[in-house]
Amino acid sequence: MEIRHDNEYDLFFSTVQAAFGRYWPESAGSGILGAYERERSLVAFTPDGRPIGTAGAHSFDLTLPGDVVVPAAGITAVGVLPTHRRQGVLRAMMQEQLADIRARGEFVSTLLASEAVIYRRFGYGPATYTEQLTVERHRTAFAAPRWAAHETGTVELLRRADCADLLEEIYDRYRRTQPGALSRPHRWWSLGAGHSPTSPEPRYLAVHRDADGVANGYASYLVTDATLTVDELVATDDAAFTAIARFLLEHDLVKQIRFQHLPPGNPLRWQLADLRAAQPVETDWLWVRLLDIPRALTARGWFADGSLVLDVTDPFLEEHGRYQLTVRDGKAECVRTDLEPDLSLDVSDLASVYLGGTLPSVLVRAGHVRAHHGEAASRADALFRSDRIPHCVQWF
Ligand SMILES: CC(=O)SCCNC(=O)CCNC(=O)[C@H](O)C(C)(C)COP(=O)(O)OP(=O)(O)OC[C@H]1O[C@@H](n2cnc3c(N)ncnc32)[C@H](O)[C@@H]1OP(=O)(O)O
Repeated sequence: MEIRHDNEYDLFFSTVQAAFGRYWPESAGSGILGAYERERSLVAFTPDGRPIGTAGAHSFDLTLPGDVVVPAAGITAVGVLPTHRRQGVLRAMMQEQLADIRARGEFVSTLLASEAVIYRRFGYGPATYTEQLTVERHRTAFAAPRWAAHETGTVELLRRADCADLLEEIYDRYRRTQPGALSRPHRWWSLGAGHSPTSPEPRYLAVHRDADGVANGYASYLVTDATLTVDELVATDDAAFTAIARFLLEHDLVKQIRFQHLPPGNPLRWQLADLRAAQPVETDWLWVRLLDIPRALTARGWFADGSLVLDVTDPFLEEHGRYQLTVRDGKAECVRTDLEPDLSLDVSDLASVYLGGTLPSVLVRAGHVRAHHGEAASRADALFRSDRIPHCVQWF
């Protein structure tokens, strides 16, 4: 088998399509898939030159806790032909790809996993979660809030063709302070703004402006079979979030409103008069892989002082390191140490707690992480917490 960077777009996409057994018309080059970066695409070939596997990558910026933005790979379009599976093709591509990511100077990689059983062995761990919330239309009355600020903004419906620049600007402001959010290349907006990546119908776009006329939130949605589906609701503050949610919930001629992607911990259920009118379903979303632990841990912002010794194993890259993490005044130091560890963990578990979306103590209780004394888990919980719950709405 040979793995090489291959810029041949049609070859890459015909192989991806065959691996998934699907046909996406966008892959002809005009749709959202056209935003892929060809120079980062890997293709695996048989010795006689036939393509059998693919792994693509985007160059994103990822927001870490503390409004820190760092370069991150976004792995995508991973597939192996059904005729060549379970023979190590993905393993070989992952090895090549992680080496390439390191060589580019990126210390974190991300992906959305088609199946949760695939990527842990390669060092990825689930790091953000997302909530689908469905509300019955006849139960959308809002509770009378006691302290909420008076809403003075406006919601306007815009055509997709008229607002790509505006959405891009709102999204960019939002993602810079939202841990777990990824940048979207300009190309993505001109190709895909307001479109669902997985269905071809155009979306409607509701844009919120504050009392000064500044656009600070939007939602893209579509009504089908009496269900109003909100692909994404992006807002830079709670007033914009609430105004847009209320606008969507009050839509006529629908039986239910389904928000596909809300951040865990969002206030919407509490804003309804009937707490049970909305039933949340949570799933994992962004998976993260760390490639340089000291760099990763010193890059993010921290919100409690403290110290931990972490003994981290990385079986896939055959690496092992013991690190002392010391946080003071929001900044971390991370150095190699021989001190006794507080926690022993796999690099995929460190990735899961990295953005503050997974509690280390849950991984201890699950038996994934080993705590060496009674206080270790609660100290790690306090240390790794983020200022905001991480969330990612990007599909890639
Ligand atoms: C970021 C993304 O793009 S997500 C999309 C991933 N792609 C898909 O889901 C498309 C359909 N599936 C496929 O194309 C293939 O099954 C892949 C890419 C998931 C796996 O490719 P393969 O070449 O078969 O994987 P490979 O043989 O290298 O397997 C490596 C290990 O992962 C395991 N593994 C791989 N895929 C799976 C799976 N779907 N379920 C369970 N285990 C799996 C293998 O058993 C093997 O385990 P081992 O190391 O203990 O022996």
